[in-house]
Amino acid sequence: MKPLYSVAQIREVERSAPGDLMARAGEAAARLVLELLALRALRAHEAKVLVLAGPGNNGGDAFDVAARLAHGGVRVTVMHLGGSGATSPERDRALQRARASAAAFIEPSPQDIAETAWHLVVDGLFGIGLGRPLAGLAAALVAAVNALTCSVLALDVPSGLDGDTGCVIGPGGTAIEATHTVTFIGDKPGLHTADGRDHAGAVTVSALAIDPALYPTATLHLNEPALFVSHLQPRRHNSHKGSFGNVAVLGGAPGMAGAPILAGRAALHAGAGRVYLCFAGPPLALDAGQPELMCRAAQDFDAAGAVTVAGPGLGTAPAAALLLARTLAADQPLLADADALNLLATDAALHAALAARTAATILTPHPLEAARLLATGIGTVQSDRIAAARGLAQQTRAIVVLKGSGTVIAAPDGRIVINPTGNPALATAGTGDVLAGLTGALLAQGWPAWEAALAAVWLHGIAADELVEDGAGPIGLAAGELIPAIRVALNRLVAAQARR
Ligand SMILES: NC(=O)C1=CN([C@@H]2O[C@H](COP(=O)(O)OP(=O)(O)OC[C@H]3O[C@@H](n4cnc5c(N)ncnc54)[C@H](OP(=O)(O)O)[C@@H]3O)[C@@H](O)[C@H]2O)[C@H](O)CC1
Ligand SMILES: [K+]
Repeated sequence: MKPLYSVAQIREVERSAPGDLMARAGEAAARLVLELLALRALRAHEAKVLVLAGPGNNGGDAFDVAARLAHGGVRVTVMHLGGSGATSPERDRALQRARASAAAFIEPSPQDIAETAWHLVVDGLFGIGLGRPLAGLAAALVAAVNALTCSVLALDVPSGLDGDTGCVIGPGGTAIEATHTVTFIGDKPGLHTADGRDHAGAVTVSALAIDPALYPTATLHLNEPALFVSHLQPRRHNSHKGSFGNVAVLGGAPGMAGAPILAGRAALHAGAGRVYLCFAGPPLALDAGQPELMCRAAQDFDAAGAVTVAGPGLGTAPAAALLLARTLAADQPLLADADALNLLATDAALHAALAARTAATILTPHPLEAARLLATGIGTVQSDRIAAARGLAQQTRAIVVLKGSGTVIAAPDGRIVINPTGNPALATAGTGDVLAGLTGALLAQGWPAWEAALAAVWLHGIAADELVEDGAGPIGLAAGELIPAIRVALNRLVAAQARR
């Protein structure tokens, strides 16, 4: 399991943990610096490393790193951004160690940052104690570092980033854009959602050898196959299409046939036995590109026994609302996306019907759809994605997949999982339809709603990651290209599970 801890929880652990945590933090970070330099075939004495040290204990970590690197022969320059507040004894000791080392202390200067050929920068300006937006010299130093092209290792959290929400602390704040972050004591949700992935880079967790018994029970986790592989089902020879469930995609208002087609094709390639495209408007005769999909007029289709994926191109006309009402009342497993969510946000009767359901229900809003459902603004949703997803899950008693960088999956019981796969290639029309169809296919194959959501989001992202690695993005990836890549990723997971 990969737990995520809030800043408050980290503070609790920090307070109860014995020993010199700052020295352990410095040791872990210095080791990572040497690894990063070695990756560039740089020997210690060849490397020019800038260490930025702030006024608090994050700065104390930085002093400890500087002393260790200097003792190891690295050419270290320290810029110390002092403060007016009192410092801690461990920070004072770390400063003394740095002063006693060969590290060179110079005045903090954005110009010196810009004009020197650094091999690596260590960001120890601010950590989880940052309480207000960066401004003045601190902001200028951050801007100068962000303009560099060398590796930047953030200590604990990138300076300026909120460790809980992944937002840049504002208003009007700024934050370090690190290539790597070594985070101490425990991983933090803000490194993996909202702006977190853009600012943290590759995250390494260093527990500082703290006794696991000192940690609280985690309710937040990072998504990974271990959370859902037990539901992967290698296929028995003695099976037939009925063994793998039916998916009914409810959508396709006039002029919007593409969305249900993408959802249907995704459901088919993710293993559903039968897939029906149920059109709110006049049905297509067939999807010529995928004749396996069965096209029907929604009002004539009995979806009993099927998992419904409601929303792709559904539109918000009164006829669409009636179709959704019928689906909600049928109390069959349901995924609601796109216009189904927009109808739920504006129609109190539909919203009540949703909350009255007992069958598996998954909602897959993007931030604006979530804002509508929560009757709030998109800025509020994005300022605390975890709170928004958790609140919507509790309000609707459904599993909520709040899409975006670091998709947040929330259960009504408070469980939260943040997904680490995916990339900007997914920011294109139709990828939501693909995710909806994929998730519906797993539900149709008997997956519990929670694990179906976790697996679908993870597979959707890993498919995009592999397509980008093959050069097919992130610019210009088309949603339909995800579908075969998802199928490969799913079958690879099944094969690996079968070998265990
Ligand atoms: N304590 C331990 O044993 C360990 C701590 N770890 C590291 O410590 C940081 C958290 O340290 P903390 O001192 O709580 O906070 P920071 O270093 O993040 O910085 C807070 C100081 O910065 C000042 N501040 C806050 N906002 C601003 C700002 N916008 N501009 C300038 N200065 C700012 C603040 O002063 P106040 O006026 O707000 O009081 C503080 O002086 C943690 O992240 C770890 O890196 C070790 O990892 C583990 C052991
Ligand atoms: K930092």
